[in-house]
Amino acid sequence: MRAMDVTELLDGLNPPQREAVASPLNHQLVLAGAGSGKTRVLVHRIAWLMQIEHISPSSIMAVTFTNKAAKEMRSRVEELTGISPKHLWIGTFHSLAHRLLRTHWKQANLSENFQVMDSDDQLRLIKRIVRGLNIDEEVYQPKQAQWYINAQKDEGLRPQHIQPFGDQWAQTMVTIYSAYEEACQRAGLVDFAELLFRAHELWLNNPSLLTQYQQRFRYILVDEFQDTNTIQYAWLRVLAGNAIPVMAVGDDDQSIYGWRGARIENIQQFSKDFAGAQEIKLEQNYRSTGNILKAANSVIDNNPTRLGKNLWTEGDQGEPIALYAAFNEQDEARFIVDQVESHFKNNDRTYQDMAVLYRSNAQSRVLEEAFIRAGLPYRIYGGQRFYERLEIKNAMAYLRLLQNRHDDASLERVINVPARAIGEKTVETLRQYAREHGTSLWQALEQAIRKDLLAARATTALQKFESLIDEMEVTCQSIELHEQVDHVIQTSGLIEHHMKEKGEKAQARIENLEELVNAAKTFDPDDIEAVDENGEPVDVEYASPLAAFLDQAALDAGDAQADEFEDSVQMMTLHSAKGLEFPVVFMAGLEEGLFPHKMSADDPNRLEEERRLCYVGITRAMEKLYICYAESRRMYGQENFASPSRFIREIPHDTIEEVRLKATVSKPVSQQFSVESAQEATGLKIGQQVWHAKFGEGTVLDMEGQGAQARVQVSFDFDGTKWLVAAYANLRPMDL
Ligand SMILES: Nc1ncnc2c1ncn2[C@@H]1O[C@H](COP(=O)(O)OP(=O)(O)OP(=O)(O)O)[C@@H](O)[C@H]1O
Ligand SMILES: [Mg+2]
Repeated sequence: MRAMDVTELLDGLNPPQREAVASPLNHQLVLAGAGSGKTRVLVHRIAWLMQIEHISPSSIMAVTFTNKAAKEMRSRVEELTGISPKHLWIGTFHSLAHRLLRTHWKQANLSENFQVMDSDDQLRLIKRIVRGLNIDEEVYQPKQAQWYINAQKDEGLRPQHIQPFGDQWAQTMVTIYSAYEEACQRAGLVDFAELLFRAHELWLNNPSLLTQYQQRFRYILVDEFQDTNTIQYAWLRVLAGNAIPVMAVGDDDQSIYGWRGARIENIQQFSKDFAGAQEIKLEQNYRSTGNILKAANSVIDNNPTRLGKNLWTEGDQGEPIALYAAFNEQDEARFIVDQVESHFKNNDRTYQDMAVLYRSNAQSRVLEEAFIRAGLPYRIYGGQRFYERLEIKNAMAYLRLLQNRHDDASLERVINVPARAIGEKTVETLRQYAREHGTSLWQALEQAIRKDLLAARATTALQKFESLIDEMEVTCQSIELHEQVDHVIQTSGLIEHHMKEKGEKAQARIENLEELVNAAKTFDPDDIEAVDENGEPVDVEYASPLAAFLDQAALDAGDAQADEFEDSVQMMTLHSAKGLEFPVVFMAGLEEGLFPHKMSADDPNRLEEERRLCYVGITRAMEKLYICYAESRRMYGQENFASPSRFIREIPHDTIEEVRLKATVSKPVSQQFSVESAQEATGLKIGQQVWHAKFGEGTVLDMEGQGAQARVQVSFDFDGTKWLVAAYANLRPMDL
């Protein structure tokens, strides 16, 4: 063990941080903006408790937002103290609850070998229950029941606590909830929401056990406190009681999980419930440059309901924020790839210094493809790569079947997805037939129908499936590739199937499926790089565009993601970027409708949450921030002309520098508006002298677009050549 004194522990902390770390063992609420050292305070506080207060690691509980963050925290504590924090209780609410239930399964009224179910398992079980109860699945959709059950659990409600009165829908939901609960109990199954709920009940039903833990823990710390939900807060509250001091660390401006039940109000509640809590504000930001911070502050300032704080930095202004207006999503991806390459080549950055953040998972496909094409290593953090996602695999399986009926894996995958009454027993019969006769499953299916090997109901279901696939193939012969993909996801019922699911995940799945149509639209078989055995490029003749498309997708999917330790660019959604920091950050897709998301634009509360998400994004950047938007984007299955996100307009102009590269894409015909229409929109002519408030005098070189999209290229006498959106640039003609 390394000897360590007080000064060493407090070194590298500012006065309010020190106050938080070195204060007596009271309740504390550290409420502070992004990058102000909240997590750092939490880590130092743990070290302080161990080193100075001599509290054993096994008497300290720390709650983090991800298991990865817990791992990092553990190693930081070890680094600081030289003591192995192996026995520290550290993890997410879920992992800590799980640990408790494993130890006290009996008191929690669980079976010793209880199994944790993920959300797919949970849905499957609910489906079986709904069917078993003879409830109409169309009216009372299993996905909705799942959402309902989890929401009740998050609020701490068992079926007997709910009184639906006359409401038929709610009554049925309670019936399903009840039956589901019985089934779980019988089978020893526990879902994610149940982990938290059970752990809460464990305290309530076993006072002596609770006392035991209250005596054991001397201190509890919670990071990212603003995103706790009702049951998590209740669990913490009961455990702490009047016995254990709690340090809660958070930022109301970074509450981004309201849609999943998180309650910002828990922050105010904390001061009431944990009497005498010492409130500490941290205002100095150590993460970002002046420009980045100014942008973040000014965006979040537009939220009316804030607890209000200010962030400042002693650091430099730093470089301006680069704003890139891309022609479309392809151009955006190419721009990001170019910048990543140039940072890397100039030796100023490693790949892992750089992160690409986006609002919606579906955006990753185009970015991934651009990275793969450029041969740049990347990782998708906290998510799956596009072609590995469930809904995409389903759609691809249908397409593969059209191409090759004997692809057994694909057939197995989709024969009953969406559900079409082809049960496991029927499929097993087909498997058996195929095994015995050495045929493919498809052939087995044909034989089963022809030879009447199955019950009438099963045969009818199989017949329907057979003609569905056959019909798809016929239709697809006479339409374009992207229409084929669209036809397949529609007629297979996949879109509808996922539409029935509720919530953010369903939305993401639909978006991904539509994104697959876009992938087909922009697909060019000439992009496929095939090589012969000597590594020389060869031209491949494909039987059809679909065959080429499937090949490309298989290549993309098979291209192993850079492993965890390889130097690679991090790609992730804005949500999963919480708590992290990177020297260089790209925020992609800042367009109205995408970010803020179209689902949130009309609801003031949700819009505020989107803005907090933007604040989270901006504040991930330490030194250089790029913000990109595409003037046209194929998204949600169609091409949209979007206007730049309102969040861009909320960033002060003097922190931004617009980047305009020479056009590198050949624009689709639909975008090639004549200069005439641009002239009409801007009231300017090529060659005209103009004046701009910031850049001064210049000459109009070119223009494009129409209406609000019209842009003008101006060569400024002192500031070089720039493309400006006419509607914003406010160019004044000088030769009038
Ligand atoms: N007093 C300090 N001196 C130097 N660097 C500091 C100090 N406090 C924090 N930092 C550094 O500033 C960065 C941000 O700190 P940290 O991640 O703890 O902030 P945070 O408030 O938890 O941010 P977020 O809200 O994004 O979770 C880290 O790199 C951290 O090491
Ligand atoms: Mg933090």
